Amino acid sequence: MPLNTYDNQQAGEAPFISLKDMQMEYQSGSKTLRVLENIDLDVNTGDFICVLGPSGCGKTSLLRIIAGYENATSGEVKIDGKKHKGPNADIGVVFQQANLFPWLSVEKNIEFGLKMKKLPKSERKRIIDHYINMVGLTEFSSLLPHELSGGMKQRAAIARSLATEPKVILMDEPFAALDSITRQSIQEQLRELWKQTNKTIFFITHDVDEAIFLANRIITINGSPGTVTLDIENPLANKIEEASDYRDLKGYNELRHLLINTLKNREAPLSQNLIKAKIAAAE
Ligand SMILES: Nc1ncnc2c1ncn2[C@@H]1O[C@H](COP(=O)(O)OP(=O)(O)OP(=O)(O)O)[C@@H](O)[C@H]1O
Repeated sequence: MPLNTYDNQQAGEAPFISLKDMQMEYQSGSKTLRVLENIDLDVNTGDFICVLGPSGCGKTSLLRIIAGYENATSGEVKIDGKKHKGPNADIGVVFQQANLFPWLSVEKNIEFGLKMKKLPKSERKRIIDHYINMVGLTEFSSLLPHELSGGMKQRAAIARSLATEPKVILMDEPFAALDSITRQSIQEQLRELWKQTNKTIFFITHDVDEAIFLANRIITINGSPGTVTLDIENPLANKIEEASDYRDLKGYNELRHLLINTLKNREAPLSQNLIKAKIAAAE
């Protein structure tokens, strides 16, 4: 039985994304593969949710449903209170590979979505300059994607996604291909950017530490078919300053063990209060 311990009422407004008793099945020839079941999930404006789960549990399927690329087999999927009908400008997506247009410079890549929105040139320039500066690529704006490092490409992809001002950004293991130093630096930048913009971010990762550093709310998905097994506020969210220092924080080991044990199905999910008490007891 899935347990959602996160208190959705605390945000005080209707969730921007709402999934109720959602199921997802794929057809392969005569076979039906059920990949997600009993998914109840509300994403509130300003949440930075990290989704953890073993390979194949349905994380990307869930993201693709929220993005509007796939239709759930049953259940309810609402975006901003309305039935989800397909991809829309309120939802931006960043994948593991940056997927920049290889023939366009960084600024032209960012401009692409703004042209689609039919914004005038002066407005496009203002927005491009703002987001290129935010991700620290001002000096590199005229370079083509193949002239950028992996981290720079991902920052350009994030800027491109932010520039169209989606209300939610969905990120599917966006830093998985980066080396650890670049990854740490880009994690810090994303966290800072979230604080500055108060964007809603839904971020898939395999990395427990990445989730603890980035999220204000952590969700685990387990099993086959996958279902939500834990949905908690990150008790360390406001205590972390830099990506390098949080492993020394009191309560970190307890939280990490709780998440890993839940992912391995070794520990029954705990209530939010019990989790807080457990972390507090370690301090
Ligand atoms: N379009 C599809 N058609 C048929 N089966 C699919 C399709 N997409 C995904 N699947 C299957 O659904 C299951 C869940 O896949 P999904 O990519 O959602 O998992 P995941 O948790 O994101 O995995 P990973 O962490 O390895 O990326 C897998 O068994 C996969 O083979």
